[in-house]
Amino acid sequence: MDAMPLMRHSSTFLLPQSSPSAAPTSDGPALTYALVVLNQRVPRFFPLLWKHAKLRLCADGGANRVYDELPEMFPDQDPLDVRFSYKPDVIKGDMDSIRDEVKDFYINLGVKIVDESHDQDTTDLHKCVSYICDSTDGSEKSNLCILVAGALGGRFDHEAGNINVLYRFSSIRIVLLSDDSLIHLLPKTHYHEIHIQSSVEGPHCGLVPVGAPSGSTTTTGLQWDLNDTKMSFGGLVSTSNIVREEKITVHSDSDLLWTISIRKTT
Ligand SMILES: Nc1ncnc2c1ncn2[C@@H]1O[C@H](COP(=O)(O)OP(=O)(O)OP(=O)(O)O)[C@@H](O)[C@H]1O
Ligand SMILES: Cc1ncc(C[n+]2csc(CCO)c2C)c(N)n1
Repeated sequence: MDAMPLMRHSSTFLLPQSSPSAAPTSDGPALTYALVVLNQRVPRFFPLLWKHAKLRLCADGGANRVYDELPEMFPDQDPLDVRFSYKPDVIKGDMDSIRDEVKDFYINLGVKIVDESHDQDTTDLHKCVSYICDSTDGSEKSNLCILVAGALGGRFDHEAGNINVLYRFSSIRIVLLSDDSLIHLLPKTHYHEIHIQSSVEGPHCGLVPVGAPSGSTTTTGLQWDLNDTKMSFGGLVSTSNIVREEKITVHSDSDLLWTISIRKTT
């Protein structure tokens, strides 16, 4: 149990890049971020996520959101200038939601469009995550972190599909985001340290055994810590918990979802 490798997590992508705490520290590794924009209202801190990302993808109708909502976020600027500055690298999906005018606009800007309308068995988010993994070298995958904007709230079938992507790519760091909260997977292969960025996240949090029950989970740093505790749907799941310390530790025999609230001031 003690030989288990440590995985550190820290939501520094919610801080401005110039912020000292956004730089790599003992809080967590220096990560390379990719961003996937889904077809839901973009979060208010979207420009921050965009700046952190080295690769930016829109999942099908996510392109409509960048096209429509970014100019609304910067009402004092010319909409065209805003669209030029927020030009995605790739638009990928089954292309049944992107509007023709939006598709044509980005084709003219040279954006790569990957039409996978033949695949009706995987979601547009899944298709985008596959693209990012395929374009990342094996040695760089451990430093990759995929931020997913617009993944929570909205239609529950889509939310469940988005959570399933965390499990299907369980060796890749993926963070699902909305305006209100974030979710990521804590794989059972690791012992976890979560460094709380208390200026932008918390205090509400949860540990949820979505994929399978947990026979034993132990935590430190929470108001209601678990101590060799069983969790399952139909039994206990840790929701409405509160972070009490700057560092949370989690040790579990099952994959767990970690979720934490995002502060309104972000
Ligand atoms: N209401 C929502 N809540 C959560 N995620 C969403 C929602 N709507 C879309 N998404 C995410 O954005 C991605 C792209 O959305 P888009 O509307 O283009 O998908 P779609 O497959 O055409 O959806 P539909 O099931 O409506 O045909 C989806 O794969 C999903 O991950
Ligand atoms: C059992 C099963 N349930 C639902 C779908 C439908 N579906 C799942 S992902 C997707 C693509 C959405 O862009 C669609 C249409 C399926 N294929 N198989």
